[in-house]
Amino acid sequence: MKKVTEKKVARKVAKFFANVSNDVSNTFIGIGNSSPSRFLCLINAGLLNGFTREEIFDIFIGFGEIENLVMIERKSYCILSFKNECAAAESYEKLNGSFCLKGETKVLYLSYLEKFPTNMIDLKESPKVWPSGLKLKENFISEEEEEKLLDLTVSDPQTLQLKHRTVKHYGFEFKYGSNKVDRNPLPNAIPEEMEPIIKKFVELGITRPNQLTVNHYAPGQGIPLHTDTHSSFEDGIISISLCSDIVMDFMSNDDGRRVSIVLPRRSCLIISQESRYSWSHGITPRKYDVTQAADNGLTVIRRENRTSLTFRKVRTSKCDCTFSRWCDSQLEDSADLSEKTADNIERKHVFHVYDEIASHFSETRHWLWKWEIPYVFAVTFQHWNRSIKATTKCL
Ligand SMILES: O=C(O)CCC(=O)C(=O)O
Ligand SMILES: [Fe+2]
Repeated sequence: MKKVTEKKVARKVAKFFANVSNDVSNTFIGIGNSSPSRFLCLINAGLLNGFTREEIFDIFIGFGEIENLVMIERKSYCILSFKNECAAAESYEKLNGSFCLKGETKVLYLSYLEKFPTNMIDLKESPKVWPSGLKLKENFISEEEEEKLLDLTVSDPQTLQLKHRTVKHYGFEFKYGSNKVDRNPLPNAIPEEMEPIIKKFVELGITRPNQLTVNHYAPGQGIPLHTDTHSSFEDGIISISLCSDIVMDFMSNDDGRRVSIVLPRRSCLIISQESRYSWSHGITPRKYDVTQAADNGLTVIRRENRTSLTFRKVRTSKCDCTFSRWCDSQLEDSADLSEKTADNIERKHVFHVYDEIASHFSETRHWLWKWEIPYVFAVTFQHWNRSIKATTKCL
């Protein structure tokens, strides 16, 4: 254990206190070592810097019974309470300024709290309603099937390197420039060995696919929010996750409502109806995802290399879904094309884009941006609107 001087500990704690005073008002006490209590703030170990609940429990469990641990999304600190004060005092004495965190380059800093800041519990996200038509089948494939599927898709010379991931198409190629499927069949169809897996989801009522896109994501990579082009694919899109859990984000194209869903490794996601036609889906590029732990608190899951198999059926006729406002087949046909397209494209690509950018900015920058970005982007994008009308979001 590396011991940092008391002066340095006090400096760190004071600096932290100044930064988070909005979150916790005047509940921090005992800067230095003065007023012990049962409540501890772990100043530099939280969800934002990648600590899991298990890691925090592991550090403190040896000192006594833990009563509560609150980990807050987008915060690099967390708050822990012991059942009794002795346990808190002992852990404070042993760990503060001396316990080496991951990689032994940083030490843990602690501060006592006067009371448990109950308002923090409210920062937990309440469960959200999934868009209709979205279903998740966990353990859809076995570990052996996962391995076979991987063998069928890895090290293929025809893999395409995109900015944030690599892709490979079977059956038909999806052209990311135009966001449309190329209707000339590829020489490589979906491998026959995948038939047992395809049979499983066809039995669930999904249209038999004739197109497969394999995406490989390294930790930190993702896919921008998008709606799979209506005119290119039928309803019922399947995504099978291999090798890693991941969080997929969904956003309503109509009102920007958001839902994030954990896709466990070996699960099968069915995106149909409303979730397919009028919501966007995407994966935020990051190395770990915040999610709910078994005890209902928040924790993080670290991403591994993930391969996903997206099965789709290429459309042979125009899309006639009931979500015409988002349907390129129907918008192209409609007489008031320019008006409607401009409106919808502006809503999707302008307002929701700046909304999205704003949330990313506020995750990594904790000041000013949160309120300024939407305004700045609204003004700027309105000027750009004319040229944006002709563009679609490129994957
Ligand atoms: O990786 C995934 O699960 C989704 C991929 C996807 O949405 C797509 O290729 O259109
Ligand atoms: Fe997609």
